[in-house]
Amino acid sequence: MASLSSLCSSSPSLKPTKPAASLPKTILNPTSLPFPTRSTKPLAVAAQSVAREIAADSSKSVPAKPKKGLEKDPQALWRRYVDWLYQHKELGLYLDVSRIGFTDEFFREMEPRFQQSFDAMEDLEKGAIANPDEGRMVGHYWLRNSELTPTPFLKTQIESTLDRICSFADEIVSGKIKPPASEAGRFTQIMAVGIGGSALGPQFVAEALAPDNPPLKIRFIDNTDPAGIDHQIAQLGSELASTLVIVTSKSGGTPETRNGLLEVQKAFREAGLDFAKQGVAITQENSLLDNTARIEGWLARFPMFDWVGGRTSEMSAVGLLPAALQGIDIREMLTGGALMDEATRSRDLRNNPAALLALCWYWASDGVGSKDMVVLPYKDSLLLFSRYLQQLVMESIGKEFDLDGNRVNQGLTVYGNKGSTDQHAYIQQLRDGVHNFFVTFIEVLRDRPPGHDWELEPGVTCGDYLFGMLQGTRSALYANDRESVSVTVEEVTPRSVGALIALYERAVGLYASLVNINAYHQPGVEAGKKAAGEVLALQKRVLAVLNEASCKDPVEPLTLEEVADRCHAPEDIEMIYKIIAHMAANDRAVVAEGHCGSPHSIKVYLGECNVDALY
Ligand SMILES: O=P(O)(O)OC[C@H]1O[C@](O)(CO)[C@@H](O)[C@@H]1O
Repeated sequence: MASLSSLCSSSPSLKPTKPAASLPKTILNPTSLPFPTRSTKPLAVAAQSVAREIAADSSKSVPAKPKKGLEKDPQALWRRYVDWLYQHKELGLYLDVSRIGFTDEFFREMEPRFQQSFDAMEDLEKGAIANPDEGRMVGHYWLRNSELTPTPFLKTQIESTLDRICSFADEIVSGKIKPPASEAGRFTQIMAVGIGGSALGPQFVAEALAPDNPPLKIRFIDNTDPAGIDHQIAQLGSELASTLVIVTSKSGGTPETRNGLLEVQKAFREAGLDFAKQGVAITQENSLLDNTARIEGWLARFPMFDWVGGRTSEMSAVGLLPAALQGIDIREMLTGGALMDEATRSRDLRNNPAALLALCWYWASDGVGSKDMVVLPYKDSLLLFSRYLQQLVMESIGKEFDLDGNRVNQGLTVYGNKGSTDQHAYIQQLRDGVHNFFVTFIEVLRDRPPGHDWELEPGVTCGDYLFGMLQGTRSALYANDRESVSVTVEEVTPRSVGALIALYERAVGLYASLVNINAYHQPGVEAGKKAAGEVLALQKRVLAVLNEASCKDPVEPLTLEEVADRCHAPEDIEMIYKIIAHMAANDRAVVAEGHCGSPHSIKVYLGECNVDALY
């Protein structure tokens, strides 16, 4: 394979053997993706002070945060713990906010603002257009309780989709629906292709809940990294023949997902397998993916609803189908979500765990994201919870404008991995270093299934160590004025996982409403997608220019400046250099002569002329 250094060789002997005629014809349709424009007010002051200015408006005032240290007296702290402890008995879930230092005065001042957020949430659940930029309803709560839908049609859609998911999963697991060309006689593997909200929920749930030997094992293609895709496909080996491929994309046009699908289809072709008989699409009706699956006659298609966002889609077909295929009790997940939804509809702030979380986020990050949220689950199976929350929180809260069009640059940074592992990585900095975060501990009371525990030293189990590490870290951080929230569940079960997802979905919604932003769109991501499309469009122009010069007799090697001029893109010369370097590193028929350290000296041409492409 040619490397970047070979790009800069002065020897023409590096001429690639690949004929120019085989140059890629299309890479990605660079059509502009929708990027809603907004009316903006002049950027007169820095974002945070603007947020505070808005807050100075009496209806949205941000209570001043008193500059006093955290409570350290053990008796007073114990009283605070007991006073504020939230418990959901049926779910076996607890929320401890005592290690966040908000004052009674702050709580009183925030209370009326929460009442406004509860109003907005009630409207949302009744079917208001809660995503104004996209003109959409926001209905992920209905997935757990179809009685709440604003129309009987939506109720039927939810219920019939759930029934179809259950029966399809049963038929696959039982072998009633068989892969056409596998000796196994039934599907054994799932290859899930999707990205963002079309991958993170299923990944989190698989890691949290899949049994050790699930009926179908799941793996993911969640990127357009060719080596990563090759690795996933290679690991399937001959089991490709018994792999159910689930392609998930709400929009049905996400380039990374499309590429993953094309790569998997190629692997099927090469193995002599009929992809359509093993392919399942989860997408909006009439999307590009839906139409492809319908025309090609894929095994099954499941709907994604317009009113469910990608990052809140875990309890739609997106999450439920793969979960059911892995033998996870999806109705229990839905019950957990529904019970939590009920609890988080309470207008009593002290008894609403999502509101308490939003209150803590507001206090800890001054309502402007001034501190990051470090999520530390002390349970390996919850490893991906922080990654899941990263999208849920950051894609929802990280917004440039508020709902009134003011530039606010809101956000709440989320990162984390798991305890106690992270204690041997970055907790040193959390305890002693820059004070720019608060922690969310996730605690699981049950260490192991009953009957499996043993004492590895007198009176102490392995799980006791994990418990000790969590409690020790929480105390050590607090002693150094580092605040934390603790969420405790008794066990990691479909019910508790459903409840955790619902808890955070609601906390995000309430928090977004408090800071007056639209939690349900993602205009910033669209900007990146559009820019990527433009790079690939430029690459096609570069190839066309190089091809024309390479078809001359004699071949006309071009400087980067000449390529840029002929592409009518002199301002993009750096990008053109990167495009050429990338193609040269990938045996793409590009010959570049010159010196690596001085791009101006480089002359470029193609190894062979593609006459067809000239006309
Ligand atoms: O499901 P889709 O439409 O392929 O989108 C995948 C992800 O891409 C995003 O739109 C961001 O680009 C996420 O919000 C979404 O979850």
